[in-house]
Amino acid sequence: MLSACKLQGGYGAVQVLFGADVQVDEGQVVALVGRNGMGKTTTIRMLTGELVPRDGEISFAGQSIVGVPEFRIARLGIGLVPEGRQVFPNLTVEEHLTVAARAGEGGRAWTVERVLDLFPRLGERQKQFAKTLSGGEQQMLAIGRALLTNPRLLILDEATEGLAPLVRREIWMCLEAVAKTGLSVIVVDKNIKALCRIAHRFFVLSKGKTVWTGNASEFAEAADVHRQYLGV
Ligand SMILES: Nc1ncnc2c1ncn2[C@@H]1O[C@H](COP(=O)(O)OP(=O)(O)OP(=O)(O)O)[C@@H](O)[C@H]1O
Repeated sequence: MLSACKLQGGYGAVQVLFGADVQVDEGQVVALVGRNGMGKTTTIRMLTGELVPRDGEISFAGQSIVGVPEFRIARLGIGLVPEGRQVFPNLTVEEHLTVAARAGEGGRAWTVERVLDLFPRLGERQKQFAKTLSGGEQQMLAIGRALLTNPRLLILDEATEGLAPLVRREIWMCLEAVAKTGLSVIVVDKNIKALCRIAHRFFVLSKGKTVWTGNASEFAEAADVHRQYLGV
């Protein structure tokens, strides 16, 4: 459903990507991994239209999306949970969710009610401003907001970064539940163990290039890949 091939580009004169590839099939969970600064977020920015690649191709749901504006790509069905959450401090939980809710390409499978079932803590805090939520709750809100756009593909960039271990576990359990609904997902994270539980396929980035790809069991056994490209 999404295929990005040989992406090149970066920020102005600074080239960051030198041949990044990612492919996601319908209903598949794909993990994009690599050390800090290897170009994971930059790749995501190209998939969502925030950055336009200098070279390479991205097709989504049968059409090229290179050069398509960000809001149109969102409408086509790519939902993003950005790095750093980026919730609006002075909007309440309820406001975030009702503003985001729309029937996407995949129909209205995700409703506010269903998101609150997934994250009961948000239900208890509906009238609170986002700035008063804990980091974990803000992350839940960012995920809930993205789900409510009813995307065909959900992209999560470092969804568990900077969270306490217990909250992290809670978020991973919710992501597992979301993955089981058959939604296509790209997840960027450093927690290899947790990724191995939910991802079907892995793409490893090093210095802006995809250097390895394989399914979850191949990845779990590729100790040399872990050592060389992930430092674990
Ligand atoms: N807005 C920007 N302007 C210029 N350079 C940038 C910008 N954002 C990122 N970079 C640079 O691009 C390179 C890749 O960054 P990117 O955020 O894509 O890496 P990453 O793999 O997501 O890393 P991390 O795990 O640390 O988030 C880094 O060298 C970074 O400094």
